[in-house]
Amino acid sequence: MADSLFSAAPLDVRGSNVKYTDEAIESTYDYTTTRVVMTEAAGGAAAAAASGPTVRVEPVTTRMTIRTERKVPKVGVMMVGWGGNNGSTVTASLLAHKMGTTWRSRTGLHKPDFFGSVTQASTIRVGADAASGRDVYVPMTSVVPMLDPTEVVIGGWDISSADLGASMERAAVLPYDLQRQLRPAMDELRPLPSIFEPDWIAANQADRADNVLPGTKRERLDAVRADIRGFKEANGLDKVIVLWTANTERFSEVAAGLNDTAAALLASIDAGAEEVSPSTLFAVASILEGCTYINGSPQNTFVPGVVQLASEKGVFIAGDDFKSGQTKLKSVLVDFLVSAGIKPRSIVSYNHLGNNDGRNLSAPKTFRSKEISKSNVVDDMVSSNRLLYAEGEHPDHTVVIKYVPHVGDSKRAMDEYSSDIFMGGENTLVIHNTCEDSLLAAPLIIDLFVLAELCERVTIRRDGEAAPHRLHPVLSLLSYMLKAPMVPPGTPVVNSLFRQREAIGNFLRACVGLAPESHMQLEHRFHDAGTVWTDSAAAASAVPAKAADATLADEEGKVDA
Ligand SMILES: NC(=O)c1ccc[n+]([C@@H]2O[C@H](COP(=O)([O-])OP(=O)(O)OC[C@H]3O[C@@H](n4cnc5c(N)ncnc54)[C@H](O)[C@@H]3O)[C@@H](O)[C@H]2O)c1
Ligand SMILES: O=P([O-])([O-])O[C@@H]1[C@@H](O)[C@H](O)[C@@H](O)[C@H](O)[C@@H]1O
Repeated sequence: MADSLFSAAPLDVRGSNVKYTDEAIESTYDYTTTRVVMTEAAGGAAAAAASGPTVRVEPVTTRMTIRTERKVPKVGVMMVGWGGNNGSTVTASLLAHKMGTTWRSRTGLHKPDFFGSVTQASTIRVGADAASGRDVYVPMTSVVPMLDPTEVVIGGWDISSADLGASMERAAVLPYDLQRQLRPAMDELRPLPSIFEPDWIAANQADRADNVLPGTKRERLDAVRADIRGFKEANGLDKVIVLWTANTERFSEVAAGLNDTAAALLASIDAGAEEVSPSTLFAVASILEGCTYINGSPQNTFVPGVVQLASEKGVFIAGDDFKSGQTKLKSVLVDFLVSAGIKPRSIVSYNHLGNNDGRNLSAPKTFRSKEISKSNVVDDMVSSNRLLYAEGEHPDHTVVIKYVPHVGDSKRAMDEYSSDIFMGGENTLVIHNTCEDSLLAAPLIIDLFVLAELCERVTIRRDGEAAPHRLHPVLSLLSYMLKAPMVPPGTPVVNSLFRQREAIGNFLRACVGLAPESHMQLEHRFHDAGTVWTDSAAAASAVPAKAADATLADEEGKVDA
């Protein structure tokens, strides 16, 4: 059968379980999952001995009403580390989109794109074409109203006073002909002074720190809160999202009475406790101002006190550490290997990079933060297959990061995966992956704030609940963009990239009352394959699919009135 069909036309879901009003899209959604009882665990040895161990599986369906506000508000994004490679690249790229800037390189004329952004450059299959049975795909942004990233007001803080034009040049990420054209506008953007405490990042970063807030921890917390309010007011914003793309910090100690509860954390801030990091201060400031906070770095900003504060205030937090290149591929490759019954025994991930992030990571304490986030990404896939791995068994997994100034932002990742295959065989995959770090991270930053903003407009009321509520403050739906996903306490961490992306796609489908994508395609697997089902009495109403040789858009033009 010919290729899939595509349309960028607005999605108009016709079903008894979805209602479109001027204010909102409201769907009645039956969420079906399964509850499992494993007799060994539930009934103990006696039960297992009597009836033999079983895995009892019960389908459970929860009816819920999902409401998505249709009006997209005016949004500001304040980045901590705005003057860095990622921050300046995101800012410049959105400016280029807004200005329609084109630029030349030796390969010709270029125009702005959103490659690498799942919200801006990927599609969702919405079903089978009624005429031809072919798959129909639409932009992810067609399903529910989403923020246009080019409409976002960008601001933020940096310990370096360099304006965004100088920062863009310093980053050396974007081509000169583009930088040249954006420079006047970028020079007008200046980061606010930030919270700097040298012990939290590499000592080699101190030479950048000429734009620093004075005062106690409480005074600097209050100053950041005032910055957020000021930014919102000055730009006439409806909401602000705060995103950390500053340097990786060392891990925070977590201790009772220090940061284990919201009250303890706030008291520690008032007491000026050294062990409260700059990133945790930013998170607390953001939460107290009712602003979603996203952590793009690997440090444990979200100490238990921050999580409790976010829950008490009903403010979203998400993190940790953008999943941009080497780790993103790992969360695909290991998923493929393990789900194919192949047993990775050794994973060695080496990379060298020459940007300031790499310089900061050359210190053992900051490298350790990154090593942790890059190492835990296979845990869920390994534990999913006890046919391959005994309890507690893991592949050898080594992460090496070296600072090599010459390569700049063009990180060179080299991986070797050695796996057991059939009958004592061994397979070895060797991968060289040149990850232009900021060109991979910048679209993820866009996805993070676009999806976080959407989630702020969604409420869910499960049957039997008196009032609707938002998703849990720990916004695990954003895991696709993150190496070490924060999840609500006591819930499973999913790193598999396929599962993470399907979760986003199916969530969007649920917002408009569509069933989750099952990939079963039973409509193409019966004797009458190739027909198009029109209703539940499929066989009786099957309509032979006609050979559609045009795109869906053309078809729409031909439909009779
Ligand atoms: N592909 C990627 O680029 C990628 C992937 C995953 C995670 N990250 C993380 O994103 C972060 C930024 O990466 P980058 O390449 O843009 O690094 P960068 O060093 O170019 O930028 C970091 C910026 O943060 C500033 N800064 C440091 N401490 C600060 C503070 N307390 N307050 C405000 N600003 C502060 C620095 O002056 C610098 O301008 C790093 O933590 C990195 O580990 C990057
Ligand atoms: O996302 P990814 O490519 O696996 O990981 C990257 C690391 O390989 C790199 O050393 C680091 O500087 C980046 O911040 C990023 O974390």
